[in-house]
Amino acid sequence: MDLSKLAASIREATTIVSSQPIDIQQREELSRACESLSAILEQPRSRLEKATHAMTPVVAVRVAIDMNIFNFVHGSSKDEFEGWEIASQVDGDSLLVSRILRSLTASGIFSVTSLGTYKPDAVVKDLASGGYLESRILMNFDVHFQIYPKLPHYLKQTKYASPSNAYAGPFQSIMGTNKHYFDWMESHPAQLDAFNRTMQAGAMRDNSARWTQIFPIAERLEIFEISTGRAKKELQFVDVGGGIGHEIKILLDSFPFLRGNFVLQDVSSVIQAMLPDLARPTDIRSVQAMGYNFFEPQPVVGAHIYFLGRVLHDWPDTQARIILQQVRDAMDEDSVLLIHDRVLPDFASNVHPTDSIMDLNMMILFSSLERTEKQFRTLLSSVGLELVNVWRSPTGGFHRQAVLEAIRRR
Ligand SMILES: C[S@@+](CC[C@H](N)C(=O)[O-])C[C@H]1O[C@@H](n2cnc3c(N)ncnc32)[C@H](O)[C@@H]1O
Repeated sequence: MDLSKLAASIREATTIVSSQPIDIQQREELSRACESLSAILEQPRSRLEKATHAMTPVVAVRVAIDMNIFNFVHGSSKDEFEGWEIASQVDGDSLLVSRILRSLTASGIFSVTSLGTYKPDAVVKDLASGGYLESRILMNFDVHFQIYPKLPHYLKQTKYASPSNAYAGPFQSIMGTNKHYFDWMESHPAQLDAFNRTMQAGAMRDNSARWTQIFPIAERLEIFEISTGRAKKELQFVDVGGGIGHEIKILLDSFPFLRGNFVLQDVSSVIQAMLPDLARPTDIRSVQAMGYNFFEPQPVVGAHIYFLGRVLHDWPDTQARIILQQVRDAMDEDSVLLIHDRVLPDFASNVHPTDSIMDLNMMILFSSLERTEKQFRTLLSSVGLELVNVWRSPTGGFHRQAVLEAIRRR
């Protein structure tokens, strides 16, 4: 193949893609293709070299958040700004503002027009107060970026044993606390808020990773659908550790004719922030917010579906077993447990960078891990649960998000 022609076609593709609207699915498909190509072209050396500088642009974004650059630009009705105009409206002297704007431009957050004005990308909405990226960046700066630089020293001290104590691991040692991350957040409300918003956005943003698109809901829940006229029964659905209710919302938005009771369980400080539109009952369904500690006996017995979304990866096996035991004890022969988590390959294989990053994030925060299918099977089996299906995204999925379906062992 003529590689110069291929390069010309790729350049042409860039022009085409930038001049026409593309939907989320197409964007993802194209991104995956480009990622595979650049993974081959980019040598590990240059990728690592780039990674050593990865912090710098994010620091500039954090500074810009604090200087109110995104709030100003997002709150304005204009779509282009002179540099002096931004400098006059935000915190900071004009030289610093221009240096930060240069970095933001290099990151693609602004582009500079032929007239020399700054044109913000739509992403400023996510970086302004209350935005998804703002919450993620605040969360990372206040926790992850505090821990990671000290992790090599911590692991050396612990003789390179993979952390497995939920209450005495890298988080506690490096952050100087004896609290579990979730308990620590209760006395750090800004962190708790950033965490909840990040979880919500993570669940709602990535279409391919939504559990409702991985598990065959329409087929399984047809008998509870009012629109098919078959809703003889009411669905009993329990979302254990469901955060502020975003997973239930995804389910109800995708299947508005489901008849049933939906129970949202989480610790009380989180439940209090339940998404307001869930609280309004309709003719066919109600959502109940329930403060509940998932290490205690499950109060809702015999529900059709128990759902654990991104909960088990927060806990090492000892605690994960207790959480599962509580669900198992509440299940009857018709109950199904759905676990939505990343499920890594059993054997060494090419791993998506996000999956490996998340695995290490689980280690530093919780002394836990992202599990392989085999590790899940063993874990479930150890508490009398049988893994009957592993559902994966039909589009191949950007990450290795899956829905594991388990029943009580007969
Ligand atoms: C990673 S978040 C997942 C939230 C949601 N299920 C999702 O998929 O986005 C884990 C949730 O577990 C909750 N949690 C932690 N400890 C808990 C406990 N002991 N009992 C109940 N919920 C708990 C946290 O408050 C948090 O909302």
